[in-house]
Order: sequence, then C-alpha cells, then structure tokens
Amino acid sequence: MTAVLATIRDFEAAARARLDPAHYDYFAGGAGDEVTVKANEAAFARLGLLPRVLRGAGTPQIGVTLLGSRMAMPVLVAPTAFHRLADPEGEKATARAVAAAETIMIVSMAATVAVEDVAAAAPGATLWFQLYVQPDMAFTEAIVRRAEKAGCAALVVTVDSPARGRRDQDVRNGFDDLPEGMHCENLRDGDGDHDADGDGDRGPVRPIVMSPAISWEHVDLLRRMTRLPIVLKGVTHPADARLALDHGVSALYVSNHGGRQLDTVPATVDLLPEIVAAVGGAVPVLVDGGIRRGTDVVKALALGASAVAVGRPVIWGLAAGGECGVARVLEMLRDEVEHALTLCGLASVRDLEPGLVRRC
Ligand SMILES: Cc1cc2nc3c(=O)[nH]c(=O)nc-3n(C[C@H](O)[C@H](O)[C@H](O)COP(=O)(O)O)c2cc1C
Ligand SMILES: CCCCC(=O)C(=O)O
Repeated sequence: MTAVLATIRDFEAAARARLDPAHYDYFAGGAGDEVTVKANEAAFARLGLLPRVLRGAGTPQIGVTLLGSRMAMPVLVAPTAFHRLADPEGEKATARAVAAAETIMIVSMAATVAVEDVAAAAPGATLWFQLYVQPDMAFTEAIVRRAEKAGCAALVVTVDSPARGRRDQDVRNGFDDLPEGMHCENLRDGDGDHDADGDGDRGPVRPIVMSPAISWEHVDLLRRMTRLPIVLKGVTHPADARLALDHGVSALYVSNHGGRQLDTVPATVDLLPEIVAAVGGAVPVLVDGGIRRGTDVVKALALGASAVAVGRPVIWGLAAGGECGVARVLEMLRDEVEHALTLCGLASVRDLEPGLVRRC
C-alpha cells in the first residue's frame, strides 16, 4: 500500500524520490553553509502560540484581499524558477492548482513556460509577475508589457539579487543550465507574440542578468512605466522598508530568498516585526521563508504580515504529483490554517495579534 502524503514534509520526501538528484539539490538548497535556509524553519519552531479559550468563535474566516486580489487563504505561491524540471507541464500545472485553490501565483521571470501560456492554461488563476530588473531598460519594459498583457495583477520586483547566490551543491553537481529544450520563456526577445508566423521559431532567449547597478532609480522608472501595483520582494532592513514607502511601492515582501542569496541573513519571521513597525500600516507586508505548516502562517500573520508565500512546498507538490500534488499541498495548508485558527479560538485571520505569539 502506498503511504498517504499527509504533510508538506511527506511531499518533500516523495519529490526527492522522483527528482533527478541534481534538480532536487537545486530546489532544496541554499547559499553558503545554508545557515539562513535552516534558520527560516527553526525560527518558526521557536515561536509558541498561546490560544484563547471559550470564545464561541465558530468556523474561522481565512480569506483575505491583497492589492485588490481576493484569495481564499492568506497564502500565495512564491515565485520559483524552472517548474518544468519538476513536471512536464511546469508552471501551467501550478497555475491550474492555484486557480482551484483560489489563491495567487507569482509567476517567476525565470519560468519555463511563457507567462502568456501560463495565463491561457489557467484562465481562473490570479497571477502576479516577478521581475528581476534587467539593466537594458527597454528589455525590462518589454517584459513588463508582456506581463500586463497576460493579465498579471501586480509586479513583484525582486531586489535581493544584485548577484546570483552561490549554492555549493549546484557547483558540485555542475548544475548551471537548463536541459536541452527547456528555456526561460519570459526572457525571449520581442513582445511575447512569439511564433507569430507559426514556424516554431520563437526568437532568442536572453540570459537573466543580476546586476549590482540596480538602484532605487530603477524602482522610480518602473513606477512611471506601469500602473500595476509594485511589490518589493527581498526587503530585510527596516531602513529599506521606509525608503520603499518614499518610492511609492504598494506592498513590501520580507524575504531572504529562502536562504539562496546572502547566507546568514536572519530568519524572515524574526525580521518581520521590525519591518511591520517601520511600515506602520502604510502598505501590506508579505513574508516568505520556511513556512511549512498552518501554524507558521498563523504566527506570521499574528506578527503583522497580511499574507505569506510558500516556495519549496509548491515545488514538492509539483514534483510528487503534478497539478494534483500542488492542489493537495495548497489544500493541506488551507485546512491547517483553518484548524490552527479554530484551536486558537479565533473567528477570523483579522483577529490575529502579536499577543498570541510567545518566544519559547
Ligand atoms: C527553486 C527556487 C527557485 C526560486 N526562484 C525564484 C525566482 O525566480 N524569483 C524570485 O524572486 N525568487 C525565487 N525564489 C525564492 C522564492 O520566491 C521564495 O523567496 C523562497 O522560496 C521562500 O522560501 P521557502 O522555499 O522556504 O518557502 C526561488 C526559490 C526556490 C526554492
Ligand atoms: C536565474 C534564475 C534564478 C532563480 C532563482 O531566483 C533561484 O534559483 O533562487
């Protein structure tokens, strides 16, 4: 009898058994000694939840609206690259599961399916688009226009990558490129109206540039370039949170890139309260990194996040069971959030507050 996959950790084990070991290492791994990778999860374990009793709260409400996008639960799918390494349908499968879960998928700029094709595969899905600003601003603008045209409802600008993180396991495995026939489809030259003449030639793919020259000026340029709300992803310093507000961003996204960029950045849940204080309610604050359980979601929201995002759990779902696997992972998280809130004695995610969390 095949064992039932009951938790995200079960899905990780199932994914590991199915994936090429070098691809598993790419998905699971982090930068340097993986201090930050470990810290993200460990920090949640160090936080306790202190429930209230006898509140007669009933079944809790867990839906939220974020930048005009309604979600059935306060959990987004973080942008992650290369989904076709996990499943032949790649980002299309992920988007279909996201549509069924009524949440938001942040499509990576490094997706292996073009954003137009992801949108077409899952018409009901709410998509946001993740961007690494390319120094060639005309090319950056072409990508932004493609995301807008595909119907993406927000632009998530990743700012923790002035250089690519060094992942030792990828070096050992010699993993530095996608296999034959797989490409970053959002990096093709042109307007995304690829293969207009039907000859199968969709134009050259440019390499992703992670440039240390990107600055606040580029955020200003983007702000003028698009009417989409801009979410700044990868903010960890409270001073940068305040600067971001001066530059007109619509939301902040606290992230250390799942420990894949600068190693030894502290756990995101430990950084969250200071960022929330710096923002002072001006814009929503999102957070990701190490969220594996409904109780982790509840802790992050209690500490002031408007919603959280999950990266690797979605990859594990995809690798273990394609669209159904992602759907199951999202459903498990939804159930766990609802269950944790019920056990906390709360009627709604809106009732979460810092007094519920104790450092153990
Ligand atoms: C395999 C993988 C690929 C990723 N690719 C991207 C990406 O293309 N763009 C981006 O902004 N973040 C990327 N990230 C970071 C995630 O968006 C997110 O910050 C991180 O995975 C959260 O941590 P978690 O995996 O513990 O949930 C990637 C993460 C992983 C694990
Ligand atoms: C060039 C793609 C970058 C993907 C990424 O951000 C990651 O692997 O963490």
